[in-house]
Amino acid sequence: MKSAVVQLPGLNRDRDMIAALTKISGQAPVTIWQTETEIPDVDLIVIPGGFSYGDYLRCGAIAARMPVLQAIREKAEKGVRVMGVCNGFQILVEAGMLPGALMRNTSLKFVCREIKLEVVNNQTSFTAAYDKGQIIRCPVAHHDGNYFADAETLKQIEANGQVVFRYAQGTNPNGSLNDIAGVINEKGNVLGMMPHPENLIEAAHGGSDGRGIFASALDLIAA
Ligand SMILES: NC(=O)CC[C@H](N)C(=O)O
Repeated sequence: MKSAVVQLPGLNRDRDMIAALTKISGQAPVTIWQTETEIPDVDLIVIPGGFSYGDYLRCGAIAARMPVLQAIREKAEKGVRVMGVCNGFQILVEAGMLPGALMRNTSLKFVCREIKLEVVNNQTSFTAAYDKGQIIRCPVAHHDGNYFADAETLKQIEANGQVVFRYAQGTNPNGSLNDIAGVINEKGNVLGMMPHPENLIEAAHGGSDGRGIFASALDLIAA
């Protein structure tokens, strides 16, 4: 499978994401710049983390209005897999491609530490490598990761299995409703998550619990 990584001014996890995809798939992803309106033919588009456009206005708000996001939306509508990590998640929410909103952490502090994630739904293209209910380690680094959705939306996404990851008990770093750490769209091809699986894929990182997300999204899991 071919993948692409979006690069925008202010993003800073693009190199980590490129390294993770290259190591896991054996093939370097193509990169996509903010002004691009023609996305190359790929199976997976990843929007990495960072501080796009300096987090001005709201995290992800400016990026969501760039031409490249419209092009990504069109690809997603055709079924291409799209994954947003941290700022990438915020961008997908701002673009209306995922439900809810990401607000300031309840601590009002930037939180950078390892948390534990529960794989709530393993029946997705991004989580097939895991068992349902499996607890994995994953680092977080953000100040606006507090997931919010109105009561009706929350009920719907919970009932539809769109809550893919939850912070495991006692590790919610930001006050997210229902401990939500990652959600998927109704169609099942757009995933957003606040934690950074690209930073836990090999022994040099101290573990490889994040690897399964990329292996799943790239269809590298043996059936
Ligand atoms: N690591 C990130 O992607 C950070 C996202 C965003 N700038 C925040 O702090 O919430």
